[in-house]
Amino acid sequence: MALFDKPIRIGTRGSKLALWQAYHVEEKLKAAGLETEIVIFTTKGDKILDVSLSKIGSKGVFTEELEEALRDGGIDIAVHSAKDVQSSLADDLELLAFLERENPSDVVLSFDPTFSLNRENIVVGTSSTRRRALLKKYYPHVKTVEARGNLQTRLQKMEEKQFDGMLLAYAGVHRMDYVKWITQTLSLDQFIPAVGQGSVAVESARNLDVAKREKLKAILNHEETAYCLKTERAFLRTMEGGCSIPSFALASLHDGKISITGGIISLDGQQMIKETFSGAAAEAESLGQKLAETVLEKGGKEILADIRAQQKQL
Ligand SMILES: NCc1[nH]cc(CCC(=O)O)c1CC(=O)O
Repeated sequence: MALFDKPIRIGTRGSKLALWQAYHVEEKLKAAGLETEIVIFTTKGDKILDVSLSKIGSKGVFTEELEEALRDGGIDIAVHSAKDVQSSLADDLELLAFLERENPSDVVLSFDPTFSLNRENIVVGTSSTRRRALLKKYYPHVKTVEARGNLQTRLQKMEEKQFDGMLLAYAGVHRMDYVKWITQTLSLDQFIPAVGQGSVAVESARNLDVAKREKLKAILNHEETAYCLKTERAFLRTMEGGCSIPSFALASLHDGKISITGGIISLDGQQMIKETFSGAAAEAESLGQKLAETVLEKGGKEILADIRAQQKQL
């Protein structure tokens, strides 16, 4: 007899990356003996492809429709790239589980296997303000252009020679099976990732049946990753960032101790505030918060205000 009376309904966006993540979750649930069903949603963020994310205002554009379905019980869980989940959820929703994080690095992709950021006269596509600012700091000779759209669209743009290479998260590249086009892996000391990069988050409504909640969490949650993500997300929440702000943070957990390095960089790459804190895993949230408060105090506040002023003019 099945454990629950109906299959677990997994909500996801329809992009290839989102579907990979949803199938990944589905496989884990099936392996544990659960029945599943995938429900595909088209979100506002999927429909508006021609406007830069920093212009639409990124808040919830990829999650709204899924969250409505969580609330009304149309789906049991929603699967997201952890990086794309807003730092604050509504009170009636929660992140039930974080899947084990894979390599959180940024990588360079190109159809020219000899391509490198050290080359002169190159154009690199990216849609992330963090990556663009870090490129300006560490590879100032590189010209950057906006490259929005899903990963397939961006590859198409590179095929059309709109740029010679592009910067992406290893995780997405791996999930899409594009590892063969990686020409360079950027150092985690310089290119500190966006909060959550490399992990998959599972969201649910707080009114989800308790037995279901506990079972799903037991199957899906990777505890070490969850502690790290909790720390990083507390940092992001305190920074009041959102994904159009070039903030970054990466936490790790060793022997019950969390270490987190994070900060913010100005859009032109000229100023960067970066700090590291360590503490007990039990204090994950306060550690992330302390990191953000310190970064803000040490000049992050001014950088943020500058960025907000510049983005308003766009
Ligand atoms: N913002 C888009 C997005 N959201 C999640 C990933 C990849 C997977 C991940 O970072 O965990 C990507 C693409 C990218 O940043 O290259």
